[in-house]
Amino acid sequence: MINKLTEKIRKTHAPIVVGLDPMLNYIPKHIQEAAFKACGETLEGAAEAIWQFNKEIVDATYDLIPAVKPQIAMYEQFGIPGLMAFKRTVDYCKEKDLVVIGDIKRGDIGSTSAAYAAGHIGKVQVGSKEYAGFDEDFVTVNPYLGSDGVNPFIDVCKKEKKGLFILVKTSNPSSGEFQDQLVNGRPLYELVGEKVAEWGQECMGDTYSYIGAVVGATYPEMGKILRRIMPKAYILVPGYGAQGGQGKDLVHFFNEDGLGAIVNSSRGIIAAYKQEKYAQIGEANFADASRKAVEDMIADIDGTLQAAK
Ligand SMILES: O=C(O)c1cc(=O)[nH]c(=O)n1[C@@H]1O[C@H](COP(=O)(O)O)[C@@H](O)[C@H]1O
Repeated sequence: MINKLTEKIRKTHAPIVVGLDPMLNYIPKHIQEAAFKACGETLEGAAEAIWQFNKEIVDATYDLIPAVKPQIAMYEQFGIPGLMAFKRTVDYCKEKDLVVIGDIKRGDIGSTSAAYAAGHIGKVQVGSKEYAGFDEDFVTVNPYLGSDGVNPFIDVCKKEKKGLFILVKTSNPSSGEFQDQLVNGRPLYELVGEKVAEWGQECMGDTYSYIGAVVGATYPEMGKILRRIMPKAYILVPGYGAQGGQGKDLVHFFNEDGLGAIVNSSRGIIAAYKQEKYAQIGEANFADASRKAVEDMIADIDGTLQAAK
């Protein structure tokens, strides 16, 4: 799957991910009203609204982008109907030949991680049969429990040719509270980065490992150091747009081959119609605003990479 991701990034010239984080208050009124008319103001109605919203955004952007990242929390909050909308979104994006990064941020003791891995990127055995539950291409993993919490995910990746993005330095304001703590004089995120590089060595695709890392756009200096520590890891870079990250912050997340990083924007794309910049496109044409925001994001990142050459 890392080869497919790399190839699609090369083809689209767009090292970006559209984050499908559909909060109800981002969903235009006309979609909510139609969903509530069909299913009532219920969890089913909310799930129908997020599915219709996602579908229009995917239809408007899939030809420009290599990948999407549905964030499972935004679906889980609507219970079982929400999870069904998550699965429907995953399947639809795969039909559109997009690489799907399930943002699930899991990680537990070994046996529990094995179940998470089976459910999201692997297969589960039921009697004589095997089933893929959610079937994403990549998932995000929290490494806080150590190797035995991560290895079950790696084992499934090896078997299924799928991939991981492991949290190394997250984009949020409090990420330094634990991640920047010095251990033998070195910040914890560097040690986790070294571990990601080590895990990734035995999981190489053609040029990059299928064990990647998450490093926030909001910490560009740390991104520069981590890029050197994990030269073969793809870095998923959230924090662009709504959290303040800009193209100019991103150059050091990339390798000299122009690859090695994929930048996520969720609210900045899916709720673009709410921004002043795209307001004239109008709420009814929200998906056109998302397409324009994707084009602008690609131009911003490409401009930065060209200027750095
Ligand atoms: O793993 C992630 O994707 C992630 C890691 C991180 O450090 N920061 C971060 O914002 N994210 C996710 O990236 C998305 C960011 O959303 P926006 O801020 O709306 O672009 C959300 O789905 C977050 O859960």
